[in-house]
Amino acid sequence: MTAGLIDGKAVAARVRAALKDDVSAFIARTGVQPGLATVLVGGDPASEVYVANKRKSTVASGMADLHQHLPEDASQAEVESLLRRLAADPQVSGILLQLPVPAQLNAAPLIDLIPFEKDVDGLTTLSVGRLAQQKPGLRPCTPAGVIELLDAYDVPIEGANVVVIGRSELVGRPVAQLLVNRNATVTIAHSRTRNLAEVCRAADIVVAAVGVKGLITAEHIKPGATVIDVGIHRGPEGLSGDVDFGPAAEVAGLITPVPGGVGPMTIAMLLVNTLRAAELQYELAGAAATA
Ligand SMILES: Nc1nc(=O)c2c([nH]1)NC[C@@H]1CN(c3ccc(C(=O)N[C@@H](CCC(=O)O)C(=O)O)cc3)C=[N+]21
Repeated sequence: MTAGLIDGKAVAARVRAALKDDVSAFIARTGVQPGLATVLVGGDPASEVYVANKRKSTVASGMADLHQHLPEDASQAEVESLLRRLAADPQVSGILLQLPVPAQLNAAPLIDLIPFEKDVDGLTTLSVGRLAQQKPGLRPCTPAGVIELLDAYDVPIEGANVVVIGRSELVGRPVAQLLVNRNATVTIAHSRTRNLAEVCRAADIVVAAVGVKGLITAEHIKPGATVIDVGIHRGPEGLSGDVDFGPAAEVAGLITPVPGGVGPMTIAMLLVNTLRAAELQYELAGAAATA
């Protein structure tokens, strides 16, 4: 391998250490402890693991774990009423509805019950619109983590040619927008893109968020380019990403591993968003009191 490794675990640890101090300072200044309500419906094993990690990290950062669990067969009305209660609860700074939800539920209207100042996933219609309009707001965690990783390794974004592979609401679209806002020239590629390898080979930065194991390999990478792998797949040989790591690392200049790349950053940025949400609510409450 010739590429340098982007160590997401190390960057996430630094972000979390700084956050812990910021949380203490916020509590000292306001008397308010930020709290995160993760909402898990049912018992999907992968979701159980993710949510357990999020809860543990929340507590380690000095914030309150306000986790809520509903049964697998919960109705739309039951989840709605829980989300309305959390939306109104001043102890709750951030609300995260763990995805995917069971098949009987319609996720989009549930997500939109989360007020934008508690939307730590940045997935509500209002948060998505505020990102599109470049208004302040909470940004989706994985895309924010990708930007943080590029900055941590001094990868220039302004003027760079970036190819994002994947157009999902959770990752592809928002990461493309964050990159455009940083003055990158961004191409969004997807399953209908012609000559994907050729398109990718024009990129200084490739962000693989397509959900196909090992799709991106050496022929997609310009020598020296930076490769960010957002994919996560569980196979017999353990975790792997959308990038065929060995061959790609022979060509790339910098590359994220899976695990230990983008994943830990997603959780770190969720915690950062939870503190930002608490700050935002504190400011909004102060503004309302003096109005
Ligand atoms: N509302 C919502 N928001 C999410 O942000 C969200 C979600 N639903 N549903 C599922 C996906 C997936 N996701 C990950 C978080 C951390 C790791 C992570 O920490 N990965 C470790 C490995 C952890 C392991 O061993 O499984 C790593 O890559 O090093 C991965 C994936 C957040 N998601």
